[in-house]
Amino acid sequence: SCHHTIIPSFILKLFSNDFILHFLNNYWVFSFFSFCKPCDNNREPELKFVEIEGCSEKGRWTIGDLKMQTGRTDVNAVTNWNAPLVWEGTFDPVVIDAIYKRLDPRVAVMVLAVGKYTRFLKGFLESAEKYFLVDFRVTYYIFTDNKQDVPKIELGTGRKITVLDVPSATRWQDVVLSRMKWATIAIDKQIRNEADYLFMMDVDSIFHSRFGAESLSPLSAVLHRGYYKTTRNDFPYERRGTSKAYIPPDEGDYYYTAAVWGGYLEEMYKYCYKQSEEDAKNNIEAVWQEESHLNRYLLYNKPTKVLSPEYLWADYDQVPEDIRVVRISQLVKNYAEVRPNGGQ
Ligand SMILES: CC(=O)N[C@H]1[C@@H](OP(=O)(O)OP(=O)(O)OC[C@H]2O[C@@H](n3ccc(=O)[nH]c3=O)[C@H](O)[C@@H]2O)O[C@H](CO)[C@H](O)[C@@H]1O
Ligand SMILES: [Mn+2]
Repeated sequence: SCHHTIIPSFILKLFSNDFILHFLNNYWVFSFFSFCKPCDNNREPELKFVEIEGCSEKGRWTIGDLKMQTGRTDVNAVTNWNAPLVWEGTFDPVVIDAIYKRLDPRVAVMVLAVGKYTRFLKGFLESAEKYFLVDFRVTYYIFTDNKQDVPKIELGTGRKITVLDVPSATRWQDVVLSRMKWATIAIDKQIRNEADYLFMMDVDSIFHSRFGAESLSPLSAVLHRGYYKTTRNDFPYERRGTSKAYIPPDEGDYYYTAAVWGGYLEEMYKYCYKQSEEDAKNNIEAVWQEESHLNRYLLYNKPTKVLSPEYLWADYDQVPEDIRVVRISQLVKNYAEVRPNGGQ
C-alpha cells in the first residue's frame, strides 16, 4: 500500500554511497549513483541516475516494510573513514535487497579450482545457489586446469557458470599468487563487459546463511576472523621493506582476508598483480602472498564497505558471541593432501 502522508522533503543517506532515498511529492524516491564500474578503464566517473517513484511494482517496498534496526552496541558498525562495517542486525535484509534489485546488477564470482581443489566446487556452488545473492544475476567464473572435473550444478534463473582454463602449478603459493594475474586478464578480456560487481572467493568454502546485497559496494573487504580483535601490531602484514607489500609499523586499519573480496576490483587486481611481479623480479614473495598485497592496497585505498567476519568464518574456529550468523565458512582440509607441494 502507498503512503501519502505529507512529510517535509529531506534526503536520507542510507547504508552506502551507492544510493539515496528521499521524499518527494508524497512519494519515496530512490536515486542510484554509480561510479567507476569495471568498464570504466580510466575511472572517469560515470554518473548513472535512476529515479523511481510509486509503490507497488515488483522489487519495490513501502515505508511499512522498513523495520527500524536497533543496531548493535557490542560491535563497531562504522569505520573511522565513515564506511559501513556490516554486521547482522545493522541492516534490513529485505529492504537492502529490494534497493539493489532496482539496479539489477550482474554479479561475477571468480574462483580458482586448480589441481585437487576441484573437489570443493560442488559444495561451494550448491550452497551459493542457496544463499548467495538469491534472485540476483550471478555468473560463476571457474578458473581451472581440470575442466572435466567441474560438476554439473542446477542453477537458478539468471545464473550461469563459465569455465576458464589456467595452467597447473607445482606450488600452492603460485596458485594463490596467480589469482591476481588471472583475474586481471579475465576482467580485461571478458568479465568487464559481463558484470557490474565482482567477487573473488576461496573455493574451499561453504555458504551457510544469507550473503546478500548488503555486501555490494565499489570496494568491499572482509575482516580476517583471526585479527578483528587484536591490535594492529599483531596483524601479519608484510614487514620487510624489500617487498612491495610492505606496511610500516604503526600503520594499518584492519587485517583483511584474501578469501572473499567484492566490488569493481579491476584496479585493485591490476595494482596487486604489478606489485607481485615486481617482488618476483626481486626474488621476494610476500609473507601471505596476494593477501599481503591486497592489505597494502586497502591501507591506501580505503574500502567503501567493510564486512564483518560473518562474511568469512572457518570451521577450524569456535563461533564467538559477536558472530551472530556465519554466512560462509572455510572447510577444514588436509593441507598436505590437497596441495601440490604439501602443507608448507
Ligand atoms: C581464510 C584466508 O585468509 N584464506 C587465505 C589463506 O588461505 P587458505 O589457507 O585457505 O588457502 P587455500 O589453500 O584455500 O588457497 C586459496 C585458494 O586458492 C585456490 N587454490 C589453492 C591451491 C591449489 O592448489 N589450488 C587452488 O585452486 C583455491 O581457490 C583456494 O581456495 O591463505 C592463502 C594464501 O596466502 C590466501 O591468502 C587465502 O585467501
Ligand atoms: Mn581457503
